Amino acid sequence: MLRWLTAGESHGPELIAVIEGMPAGVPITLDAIREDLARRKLGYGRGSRMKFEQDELNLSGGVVQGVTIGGPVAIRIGNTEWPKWSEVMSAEKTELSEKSRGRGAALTRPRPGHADLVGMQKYGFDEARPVLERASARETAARVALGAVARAFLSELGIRLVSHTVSIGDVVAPATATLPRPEDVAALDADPLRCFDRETSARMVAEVDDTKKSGDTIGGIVEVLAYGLPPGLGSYVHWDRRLDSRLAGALMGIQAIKGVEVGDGFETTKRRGSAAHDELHLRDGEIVRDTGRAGGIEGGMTTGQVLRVRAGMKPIATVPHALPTIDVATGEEAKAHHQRSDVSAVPAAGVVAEAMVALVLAEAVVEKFGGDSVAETRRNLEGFLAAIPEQLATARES
Ligand SMILES: Cc1cc2nc3c(=O)[nH]c(=O)nc-3n(C[C@H](O)[C@H](O)[C@H](O)COP(=O)(O)O)c2cc1C
Ligand SMILES: C=C(O[C@@H]1CC(C(=O)O)=C[C@@H](OP(=O)(O)O)[C@H]1O)C(=O)O
Repeated sequence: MLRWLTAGESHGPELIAVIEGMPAGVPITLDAIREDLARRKLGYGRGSRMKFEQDELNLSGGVVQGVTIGGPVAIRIGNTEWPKWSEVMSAEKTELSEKSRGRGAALTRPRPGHADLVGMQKYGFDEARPVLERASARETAARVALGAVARAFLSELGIRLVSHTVSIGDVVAPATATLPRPEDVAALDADPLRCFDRETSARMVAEVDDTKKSGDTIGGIVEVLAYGLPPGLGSYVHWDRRLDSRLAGALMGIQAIKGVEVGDGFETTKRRGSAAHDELHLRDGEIVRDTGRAGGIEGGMTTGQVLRVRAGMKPIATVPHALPTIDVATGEEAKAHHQRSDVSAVPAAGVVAEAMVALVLAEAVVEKFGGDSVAETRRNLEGFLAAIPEQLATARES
């Protein structure tokens, strides 16, 4: 069993992440986690906070001499903005000094589309600060750090992940036969929108610029691919064991994600059955599928093909051209509070989605193959593949 938790607020001292159940012997470096944290900050359209805030990373448990030792892996990400917030966000009751009064002012004009109003109703707050502190996607830094650990484990088993931006608003990358591969990650990270198609990326930049100019925000779609999966992760026997349902839950659990697709998803519903599925053929004595319409999942289980899932992000709720709301202190109509925000965080959401997929896949691998050390997991995986009868064997697409 693999389980994980995050704690911490957007302007608190730090984020804390713990993952338990990771086998021993997985190579982990601070640099590898830092690299993923840096990738999450990328993307044209991110706000000013991404420039001045650093992710201060520490590993405080579960990793010794560069490898996991089987205990919970504990990660701390310090918020370098903390000194400015130490009075407002103090765990102890603290009188605000003159310099903190502005920062600590009550946020009584909830933003439509964010968690502000319902959070106040639910938890009994009279302003939105305690709500937005935890609802903020700052928390996704902790998820990405956990995802880096999961990815290191998967990579020991030959499983590699890629994410990329498919659309920004109605600027959509053309459907191509060639999907980005793990070798393309550096090029994707170097692209302002993490888009695989150069010409589309330029149009996406223009779309973000135009959105910003009009005081607005914009969403889009990201895709995550996983290469090197064995068949049989997940299950068809119960709804909550299906890998597609677990991936959908994990992706929908990312702040601002409003839709998830597996493979061709909604497009498939427009096709006749004869053109909707991945036919099975025999080539060189092996069963092959020439298409990947199902996104590498049949019956809630991996097929051994490339896994392909998409997540759709709504536009950022903190719209600079602030939306109408109610000031809950006065009971009068007002404009929602706004200080700064991302215009678009779609490329970052791709990196977060990749982390969530890595965590779900790592959990499914541990569930199927077990192992207290990664060597044991690998032996079990290889043993499983070797035991598949010849007449049922398929290729593992890596
Ligand atoms: C990487 C990332 C960055 C985000 N940045 C912002 C932001 O700057 N401002 C904002 O209002 N929402 C931002 N969001 C979205 C909010 O966290 C989200 O709108 C909020 O949680 C409410 O959406 P929900 O109803 O899906 O939870 C971001 C989301 C992600 C994944
Ligand atoms: C801090 C991060 O994202 C934040 C997510 C976020 C939100 O409302 O979700 C709002 C913004 O924070 P602030 O209101 O302080 O500018 C983003 O910068 C981050 O991704 O590290």
